[in-house]
Amino acid sequence: MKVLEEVQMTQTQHAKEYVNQLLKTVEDRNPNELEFQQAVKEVLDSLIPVLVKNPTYIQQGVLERMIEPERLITFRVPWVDDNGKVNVNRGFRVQFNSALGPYKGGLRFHPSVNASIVKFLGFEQILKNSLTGQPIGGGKGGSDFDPKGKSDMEIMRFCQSFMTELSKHIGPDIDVPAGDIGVGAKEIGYMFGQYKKLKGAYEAGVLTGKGIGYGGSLGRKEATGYGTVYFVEEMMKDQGSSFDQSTVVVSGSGNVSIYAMEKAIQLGAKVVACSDSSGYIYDPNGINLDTVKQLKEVDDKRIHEYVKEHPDASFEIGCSGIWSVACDIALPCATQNELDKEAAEMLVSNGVKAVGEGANMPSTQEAIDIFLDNEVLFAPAKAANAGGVAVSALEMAQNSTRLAWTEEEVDGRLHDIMKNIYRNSLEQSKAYDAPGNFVVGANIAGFVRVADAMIEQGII
Ligand SMILES: NC(=O)C1=CN([C@@H]2O[C@H](COP(=O)(O)OP(=O)(O)OC[C@H]3O[C@@H](n4cnc5c(N)ncnc54)[C@H](O)[C@@H]3O)[C@@H](O)[C@H]2O)C=CC1
Ligand SMILES: O=C(O)CCC(=O)C(=O)O
Repeated sequence: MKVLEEVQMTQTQHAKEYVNQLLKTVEDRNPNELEFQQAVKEVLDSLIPVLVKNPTYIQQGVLERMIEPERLITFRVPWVDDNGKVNVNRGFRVQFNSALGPYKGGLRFHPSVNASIVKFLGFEQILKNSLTGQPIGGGKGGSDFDPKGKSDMEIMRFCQSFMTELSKHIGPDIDVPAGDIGVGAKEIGYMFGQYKKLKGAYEAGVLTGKGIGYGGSLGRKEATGYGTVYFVEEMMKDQGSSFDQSTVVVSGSGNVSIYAMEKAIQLGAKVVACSDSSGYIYDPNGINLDTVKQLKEVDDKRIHEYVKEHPDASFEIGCSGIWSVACDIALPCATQNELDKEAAEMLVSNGVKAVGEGANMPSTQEAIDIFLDNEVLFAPAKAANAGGVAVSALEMAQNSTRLAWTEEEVDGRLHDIMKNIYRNSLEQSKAYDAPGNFVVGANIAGFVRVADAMIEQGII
């Protein structure tokens, strides 16, 4: 017995050293790419027990290959603004891993976009897409273009220029982009139009998140937010609780936030706060979602306008203050690293029971540790927000069969996919001695499917 324990300890030590060496390589090869380093570290640390159990993954160099993108494309995006001035932005597409299918992942238009941001998002996308069980590889892209304050015509000219270059690298069986921060149905429409014109062919499955009238899927707009709530609902059900009568705080007020709020409200919760990059609103009567939708989906206005129509509500400048609002369930749905150690401590001291990440990597590692140490149910982004890309893959399926499913059909499939992700992550967390730790469970469940496919396809 003692000998066996000693052997296991040596193997664990060996795997830890191997992972530390890989992390050092990631730092050396990608200096200053802090978000990418953070995303890789979280995954690699949680994979140590899998490496101990399956040394083939080390022998086959699976991790060395997985942390290096198959391709990173960077390009110039020139466009002319309404004053006739020439502007130049930078475009990116990272085609990270194609073991499971065509590269798949969104495009982000935000001034903060750089190689580190697209690589962290692309790396996470590999494992997230694997978790859905669908045939999609991992990719991501975007530009440092800021759509805020731009006219429709400026956005159109930018999207056309962006697609003129991107079109050389994508296709329904190659790489299928979609939306993310700053990219919604409008931008996807402009990019789709340009792709069609350049190719002279109607390849509906080249982009997802399209308008419903020309190949988009019912339920895609709602999918990420609904999916996040479905995952948290499963976690809570297992603990004998639910959204019903719960108080919920949701950061952001974009696509993911709005539909997370909608589903939480449908399940009987009271959502009391949401935000945008200027600050947050608190409404003790429960957020009126129609007002938020009008402000954000129609009028393109700032969130503080909400209090004009709802005098009991208040607005506070600054985003991080939202985590001081007491709640049972917190859903960070805005952006990366928006929830830090102090925010996590505040949530815990106010009695939070569950946290579900609608955004990508919204919690810092310190914040995650605080949630886990305090037995807060924690749904990590890769698992909790996989519903968006899952319905994108359903959109691809509809496009290739030239069929359009009903909203009920799509939502039913989304619900099943989220339940499966929950079950698989839970099972893996148990199999690797970390029951209920969904960070470990989701990383392992996502990794094993990609790793096995990579081994079966040879060293490429
Ligand atoms: N759209 C999708 O289907 C998916 C999106 N995600 C992730 O969800 C997050 C949100 O994306 P979307 O809703 O699509 O973008 P969006 O552009 O529709 O909305 C982003 C929202 O976050 C707000 N925001 C930005 N920085 C903020 C900050 N520091 N504090 C508070 N609010 C802030 C913006 O004002 C806006 O309301 C991102 O992390 C994205 O990568 C993840 C999976 C799928
Ligand atoms: O729908 C997609 O393809 C991409 C969704 C996405 O970007 C994400 O899951 O972060």
